[in-house]
Amino acid sequence: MIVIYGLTRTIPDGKTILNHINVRLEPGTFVAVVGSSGSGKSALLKALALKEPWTSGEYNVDGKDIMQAGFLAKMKHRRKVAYLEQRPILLEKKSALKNVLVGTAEQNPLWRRVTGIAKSDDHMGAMDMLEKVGLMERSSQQVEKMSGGERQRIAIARALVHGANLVLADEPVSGLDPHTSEEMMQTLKKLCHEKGATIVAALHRMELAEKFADEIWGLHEGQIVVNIKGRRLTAAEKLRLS
Ligand SMILES: Nc1ncnc2c1ncn2[C@@H]1O[C@H](COP(=O)(O)OP(=O)(O)OP(=O)(O)O)[C@@H](O)[C@H]1O
Repeated sequence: MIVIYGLTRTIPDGKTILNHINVRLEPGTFVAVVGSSGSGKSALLKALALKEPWTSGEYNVDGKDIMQAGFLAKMKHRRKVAYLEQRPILLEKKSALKNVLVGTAEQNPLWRRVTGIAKSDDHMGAMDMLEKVGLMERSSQQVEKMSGGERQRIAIARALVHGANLVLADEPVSGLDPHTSEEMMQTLKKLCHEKGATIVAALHRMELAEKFADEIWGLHEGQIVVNIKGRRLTAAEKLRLS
């Protein structure tokens, strides 16, 4: 369980782009972050991924504030967190499977690499994840021939195979047609509920958040002004967030 308290980020020109954010991230939850352009969605995701500095705040992981912890504890947490850009960087000439597997061998102990046991385990794990994201049949396809949505799903599968249990996805449906967007949202929801991953996705389209997410955080000028679970947004809330 991750509990964030008082997350604030002030940039050098003095503007506060994240203002006293308090949120709780339960395992297996799919959270949608909505808000108008410039409200701070990407800034929040990057702060949660520890990719950008915090001015103040507590970041509690299972009861320990990792902002106060040493470098190693931060590194350990970072390994379990994946931040996915809108256009993930993939190895264009390689297959979907190779892209999911990239770097996994180095994570295994030497004896497993030498005996080849790790290789077959990794292979099965990667295929299992490609099935979860609906790409098993396309595992041998070169990624340069794949669509934006498929590329996003490969990046998500790769993050989860590498042990991420918190995935921060910045606009995972940007540039996708309505049907593919719904498929992507369905995939994210399934990964949370079946694999126990926690996914936080920044979304422009509020109706997708309402249809698929377990929780919706609404941002306005760097503050969480809406935090709801198990219900749709009211007309007044939508107005405030648009
Ligand atoms: N590293 C930075 N340095 C300076 N200003 C920043 C930085 N990151 C974000 N900002 C500013 O913080 C505000 C929030 O930006 P952010 O990109 O998080 O918004 P957003 O809600 O993701 O917008 P969009 O939906 O358009 O992607 C904006 O005013 C932006 O200009």
